[in-house]
Amino acid sequence: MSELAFPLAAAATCLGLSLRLGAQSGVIEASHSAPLSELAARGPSLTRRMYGAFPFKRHLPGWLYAIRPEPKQAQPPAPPSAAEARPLALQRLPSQDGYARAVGATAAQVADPAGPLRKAVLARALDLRTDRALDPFAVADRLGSDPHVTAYCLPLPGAHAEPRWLVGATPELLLRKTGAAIRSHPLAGSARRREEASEDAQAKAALLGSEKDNVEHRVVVEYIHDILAPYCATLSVPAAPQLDRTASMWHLGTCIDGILRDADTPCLELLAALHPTPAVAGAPLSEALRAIAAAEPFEREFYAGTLGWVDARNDGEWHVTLRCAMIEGRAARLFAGAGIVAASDPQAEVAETRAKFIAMRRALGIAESL
Ligand SMILES: C=C(O[C@H]1C=CC=C(C(=O)O)[C@@H]1O)C(=O)O
Repeated sequence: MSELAFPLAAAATCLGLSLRLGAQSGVIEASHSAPLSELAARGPSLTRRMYGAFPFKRHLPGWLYAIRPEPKQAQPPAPPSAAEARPLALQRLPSQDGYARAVGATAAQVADPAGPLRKAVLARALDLRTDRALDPFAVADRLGSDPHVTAYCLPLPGAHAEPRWLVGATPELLLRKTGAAIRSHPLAGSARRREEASEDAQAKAALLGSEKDNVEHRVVVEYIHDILAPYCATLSVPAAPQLDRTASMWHLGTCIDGILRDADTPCLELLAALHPTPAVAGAPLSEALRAIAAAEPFEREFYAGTLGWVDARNDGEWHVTLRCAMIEGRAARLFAGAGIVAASDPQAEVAETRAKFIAMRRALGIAESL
């Protein structure tokens, strides 16, 4: 893939639009669309840095964009104002009861010693309608005021003339590659943060000691270790997880560092091998994908995919596409999921997913009551 062509007419809908990923932002000058697995197999040689996103389903095409960097205005994010879109209605997919039933059925499947499933991550969605068009960059700005996340906002060609926007703030690093050095920092196992300091410390300690959350976490760490080990001369995996935070959540996290045998291993090959990990899918992968398809009455699309950049030196940084919404005009679809193991309690998983919506609800100005 040299200087990039536009394989689909729809790609033109994103040219000239801005994108943002953490501190980097720019105007899209060129784009390329392909499934991650195809790009990995082709071993693309890039002439410049490309930013992009790939969907949860790895056979579906994602997007890579070349941008002309533009400085981000250093303005503090403003709360939603009267001039901005106001939430009108919210629909849950499935209902909270429906989600709880799916969690119960999946936990029973994992608990069955005769079955292969060890973990599945089940998500639910919120469909929001607003009184006027949403401003995706204002939403990303608000999300980015949390220093523990990488906020993002990028356009995706839609079926219509207008693009859709993938907006969110992820706390999870899937893969960073700098020369021969690689890092993955998976998260799995969660607790809602509390306003009051002693309650927050209690929530954190309970998470660290929770057998159910540690089981959920270990599945992810083992998976990533097993995928990366054949590529690595050294790979270090701490024996126990640490606690990572966002403004609204505690997570169990493990920082996995490796040195590649061959520094020229394509960044996208490693990414394609890793994605999707059991932080968003489950284990074994094919059984988890079946459980997800049976439980979720919507398409994940880019939620639980991966987004980031890769450059001409074959370095890159890719995040798990979490805590996000797809925004299109006056509509937004928000996503949140939770890892289900044998000990998962359906109502606790409803509450955990509710907590994972908090950041996006605040950024969109959606009241808890809606
Ligand atoms: C699937 C999500 O979170 C993942 C990342 C951190 C903790 C998770 C958990 O505790 O279940 C999930 O694996 C989500 O936010 O939608």
